[in-house]
Amino acid sequence: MTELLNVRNLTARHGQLPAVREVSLTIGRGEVLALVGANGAGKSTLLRAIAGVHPIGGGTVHFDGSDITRLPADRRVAAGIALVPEGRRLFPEMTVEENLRVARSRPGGWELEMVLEAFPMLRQALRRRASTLSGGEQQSTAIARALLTNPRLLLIDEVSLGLSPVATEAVYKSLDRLIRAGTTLVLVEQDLGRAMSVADRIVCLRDGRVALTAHAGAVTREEVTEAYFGLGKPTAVRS
Ligand SMILES: Nc1ncnc2c1ncn2[C@@H]1O[C@H](COP(=O)(O)OP(=O)(O)OP(=O)(O)O)[C@@H](O)[C@H]1O
Repeated sequence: MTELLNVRNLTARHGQLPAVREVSLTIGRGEVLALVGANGAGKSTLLRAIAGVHPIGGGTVHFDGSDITRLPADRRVAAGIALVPEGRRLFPEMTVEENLRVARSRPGGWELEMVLEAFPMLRQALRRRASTLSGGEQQSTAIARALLTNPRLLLIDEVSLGLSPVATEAVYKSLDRLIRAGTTLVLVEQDLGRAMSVADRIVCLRDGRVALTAHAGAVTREEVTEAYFGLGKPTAVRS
């Protein structure tokens, strides 16, 4: 699998607090990577630093072989990195269709009709204002909007947070379609079982550091949980 993203010794701070500490990871083209870890482990900050919306304090980020460490966020979107942030950040007074149409498109396969095929629930909701949407519809709109930028790398923070089980199921059904279409994905997912079933690889952060990286099929839920909470095991790296 050829490498799409290479993060080396990345550090990112909130004021004096180092939220991400010397994190190194790689993501291959077409790979699905789940980023897990307890509250405050640094998952959101890491995604935001990769997307260029949080300053990088040290280390490097290479995307498709180019050094993008100092590239501003808009140029990273243009290069093909899209972030679906925690909280989704839709325009509440605009309709779903308007929210989708604000995405500036890179040339590529995803246009509105294809996105609606991947997210069928949005077809009925196109004329509704975003403020009236359910959590699942909001998350689908936010992911659909990111897709319309035709990303080569899609970063989704807290996929299922605040969603009902039915809505979570629907969003993951759509994500399955994206995965089958070859989209490279990084997901932050608090539901460990879900993360392990959808991802090729799991990276667990603890206190801003990588506590475990493993192929999803080569690690047990118990091992990930131990890394998650730091239950006495040294840092594990498996691939
Ligand atoms: N805006 C902020 N100002 C100050 N500190 C922050 C801010 N956002 C996050 N932090 C701190 O940075 C660390 C990492 O937070 P981050 O949100 O990246 O973790 P997370 O793994 O995504 O957790 P969560 O699941 O709670 O979002 C935590 O200690 C958190 O308290």
